[in-house]
Amino acid sequence: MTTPAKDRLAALTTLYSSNRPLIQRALNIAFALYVVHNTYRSISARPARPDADGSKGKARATAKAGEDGDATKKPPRVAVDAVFYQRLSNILRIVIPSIRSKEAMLLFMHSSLLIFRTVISLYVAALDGKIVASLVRAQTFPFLWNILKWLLVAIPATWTNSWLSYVQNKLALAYRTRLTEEVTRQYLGDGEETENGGKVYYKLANLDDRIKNPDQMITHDIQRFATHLAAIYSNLAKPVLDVILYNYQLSQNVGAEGLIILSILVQTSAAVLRALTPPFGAYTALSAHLAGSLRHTNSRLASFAEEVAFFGGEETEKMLVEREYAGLVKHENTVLRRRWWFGCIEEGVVKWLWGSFGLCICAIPVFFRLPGVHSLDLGSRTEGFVTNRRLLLSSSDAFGRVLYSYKDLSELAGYTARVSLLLDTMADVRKGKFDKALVSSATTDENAKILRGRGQILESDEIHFENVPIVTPNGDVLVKSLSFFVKPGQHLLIVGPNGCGKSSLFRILGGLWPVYGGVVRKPPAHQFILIPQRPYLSLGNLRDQVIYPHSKADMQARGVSDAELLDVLAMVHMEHIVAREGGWDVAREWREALSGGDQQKIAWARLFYHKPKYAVLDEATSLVPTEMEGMMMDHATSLGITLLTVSHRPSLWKYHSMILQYDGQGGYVFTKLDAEKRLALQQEKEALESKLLEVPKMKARLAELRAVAER
Ligand SMILES: Nc1ncnc2c1ncn2[C@@H]1O[C@H](COP(=O)(O)OP(=O)(O)OP(=O)(O)O)[C@@H](O)[C@H]1O
Repeated sequence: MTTPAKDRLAALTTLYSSNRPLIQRALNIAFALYVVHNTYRSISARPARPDADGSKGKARATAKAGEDGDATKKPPRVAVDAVFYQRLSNILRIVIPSIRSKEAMLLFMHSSLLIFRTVISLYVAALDGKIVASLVRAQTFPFLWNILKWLLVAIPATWTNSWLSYVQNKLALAYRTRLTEEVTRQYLGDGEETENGGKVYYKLANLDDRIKNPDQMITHDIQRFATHLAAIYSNLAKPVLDVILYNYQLSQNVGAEGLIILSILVQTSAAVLRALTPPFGAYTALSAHLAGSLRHTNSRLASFAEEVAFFGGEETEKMLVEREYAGLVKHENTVLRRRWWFGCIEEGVVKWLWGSFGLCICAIPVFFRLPGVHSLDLGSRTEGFVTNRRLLLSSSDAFGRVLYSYKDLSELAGYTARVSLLLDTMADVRKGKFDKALVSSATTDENAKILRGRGQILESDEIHFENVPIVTPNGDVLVKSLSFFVKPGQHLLIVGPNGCGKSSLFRILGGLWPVYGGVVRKPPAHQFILIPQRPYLSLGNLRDQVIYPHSKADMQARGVSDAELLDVLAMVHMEHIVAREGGWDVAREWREALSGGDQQKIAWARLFYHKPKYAVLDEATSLVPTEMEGMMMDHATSLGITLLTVSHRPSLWKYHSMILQYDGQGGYVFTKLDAEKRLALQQEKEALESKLLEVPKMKARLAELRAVAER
């Protein structure tokens, strides 16, 4: 090197030494900004790449219709991208409704505890160094004094750790509660009777294909989401804070220059690691989806156990359960394999490679004379080494966690996608927007026109349908335009072949299916009661079955006593079951405890208790004796209940004054019902039919007789 060059270098070194405190500060600030920026970049929205999760489209599909419809359909696209942040911010508005909410307070408490814990860790790192230095220097009193400090600091340290996990779990529970409340409110309604917006639990299952297992989403997925959300805060905020504080402290000891070099090396390897990270978010969403399908298949089997048992359908059911399980296990195995190799690479880089970088950093003050730092004795060097090493370990652990947080974030993205699919679908359903696979006939011009239309629903004392099409949820137009009316006191009989749309009419009347055209005039839904062939029996005691959906308090508010309820049961000859089952307050699985006929009678007792304006009877007497049926119809009439009856039994005709008869081809007749005349015609028809059956036999006999006569 030439002399002027040497001089220039010497001048530069002197300038650097004299300005080093300033340079150090600048480097420290730059480092802190860099960490924050880098963390922001790693968690901030990425544009959705065509294959953002790297799974070659395997677990991906747009968050459109039909994704959850069956196991072969794909769950919504999952990546830590703008869509995820949009979804998360929508859910955050639900779980942290305001800055003064309990959740915000818990979050504040959590943050304070996290900072406090880092401060304690810094103190412990320094104390550790001092203890070892006093050991190396063989100083008894400082050693004992430092040990005492060590024991004292353990008190706030353990206290903080316990508090942290307590507050984090409380936060998860609070998030879960908020979300569950919101979802339940939307799912089961908020008490107001909205004709179009309510009954989401029905519409989700029947009118929309997107969600197959809301039960799993409401229970399992919300819980996992809440736990991940509560954890992500400490997994992200705390390590970022730690990296900054530990590194600041470290830069004081070893100089910011070494730290910057270390950061460059660490960042490069971290970028490689991140590029190799498998799409854990998509895996989580797919796992939840497959677990939901398996659960659904099992719960169906439990619900239809009797039917399956009578058919001997065990093999088929086993095949279905095994198929779902095999799909789940295959996916879990793939995830396990990927976690395994990723775990190896991750530990190799984070623990071993970064560990060696760290040791080199710790060696800087030992092997190099830092400008402005005096040469140190053995004790001070040991103290520095122990403190720096502890700080480095904590810092690399914190940095590792920032890196892992991407994995946590991906998993959170998976649960966020599930929860928002539930919320979005419910919101759509409440607005009357459904996503369902339509039958092919739905695309024909005439049917498509009907499906695009919307009818009117008006409140009235009587039921009046004017030109209302009967359309199934999958777009099958059963009747193009139906008109009929039911006046109070004029019972209506509805007949027709199977699948022609008799029950569908009630679904429109009950506000379950949309009205695609015309005008429906009807009383509000609470003035109807439906008795289907297999009535609904709720969870609860015997009284609850009779008064459903009332509670005991509602019953008392109505001024009805248990003795009066017994009279209601006596009307259907069921009073003996109160004693038989052990009283009104005994709870059972009533579907199993009562026979089919008894279940129908309980449903009739429920009708007599509620005394609604209208009752919809859908084969409601199919399992009770004919004489009982007549008595129940008469009693209903005497209570002023107007009946809309679907029944194949001619014995019921005489109780009705009007008839709506479907022909099964989309046509119908609505007219007065003259039961006697109709019965006489029916009998004549049956007599002729049985005579016609005899004709072939008579012809054969005639042929025989002719043959004999000709011999
Ligand atoms: N949730 C649903 N989604 C799609 N289609 C449905 C749904 N419920 C009923 N359907 C269809 O609507 C049509 C009419 O059904 P509906 O229950 O009204 O028949 P029905 O006349 O009462 O017959 P049955 O006498 O056999 O009870 C059937 O083809 C049925 O498959």
